[in-house]
Amino acid sequence: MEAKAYGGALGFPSDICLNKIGRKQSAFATRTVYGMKVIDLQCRTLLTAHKIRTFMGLSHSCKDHHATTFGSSYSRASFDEDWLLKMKGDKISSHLDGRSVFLVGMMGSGKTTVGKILSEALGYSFVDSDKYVEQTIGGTSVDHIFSQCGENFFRDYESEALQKLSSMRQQVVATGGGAVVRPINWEYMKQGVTVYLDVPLDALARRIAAVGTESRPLLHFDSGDAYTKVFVGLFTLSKKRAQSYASADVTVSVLDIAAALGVDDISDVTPTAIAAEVLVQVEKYIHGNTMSMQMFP
Ligand SMILES: Nc1ncnc2c1ncn2[C@@H]1O[C@H](COP(=O)(O)OP(=O)(O)O)[C@@H](O)[C@H]1O
Ligand SMILES: O=C(O)C1=C[C@@H](OP(=O)(O)O)[C@@H](O)[C@H](O)C1
Repeated sequence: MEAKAYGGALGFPSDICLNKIGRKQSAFATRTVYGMKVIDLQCRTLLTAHKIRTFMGLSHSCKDHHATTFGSSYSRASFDEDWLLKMKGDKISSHLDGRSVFLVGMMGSGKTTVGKILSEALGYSFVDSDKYVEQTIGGTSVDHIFSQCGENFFRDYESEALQKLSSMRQQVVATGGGAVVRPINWEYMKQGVTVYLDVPLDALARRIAAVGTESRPLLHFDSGDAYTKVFVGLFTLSKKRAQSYASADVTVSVLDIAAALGVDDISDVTPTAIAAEVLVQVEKYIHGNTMSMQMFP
């Protein structure tokens, strides 16, 4: 396949590639192109690509796609990840037979970020259910809907959105974090495969505190320590929702991915690695279902 077909990182500026592979930018910010830090980064990146390949169960050798010389560019390894993901995505896509994928999980768990990557890998469209609701209500933001009309009003539109989206095929849907609380929504989402992104609250609080809570009305706060307030808000919500998230067909745990990749800090687990694990788990789920259908015809 040609490089452009993957929508990959070839030709992207190196900083974007760094973002894509999710390394901590600060650690590599002051680098010289042919210096040691570049070599260190590329070694780590190739290692990660190798681990992801093993992790995804891809036996195909993609030696030719690896950077053959260190210090040439960052984009190769990132391209490698994209390429592996696309390979796996093509395979799973044929097994999914058009069924959509619904991502559920707490606010900030990466449903939108991972969902976009996943949709590219599967050759599916990406839909954010919050955006869908906003468009239905004439472009009004979720935050505005909550403050002007209340949460129930939003939830009604959210259910309507999920009902509509469940009748469509070949879509990766990033749902809102609270979509799981209404049982009727599960009936809609179960038309496809549901995937729970399980991310520790501490990481969620750090992510949300970093970007602010403007677009997340259930976590609004006026002043004080952003991290603590977000953490407490998330903790309360997650206790109420834990059982609902457990209803998903597939759970993808970022802690498990970190352990499998041998990284200590879960902020080193990239959205691409998470998307890869989603594909692996969805494949297992489909395979399991096919096996039980064969066993109990
Ligand atoms: N694997 C990840 N590692 C680090 N940051 C992430 C990761 N996934 C998402 N983020 C960041 O977390 C924030 C929330 O992600 P988002 O995809 O919008 O979550 P959700 O759609 O579940 O609310 C964004 O700023 C995003 O860039
Ligand atoms: O958890 C929730 O109840 C909500 C999550 C938000 O979506 P994200 O999970 O995409 O942030 C959005 O639907 C709304 O603010 C309510």
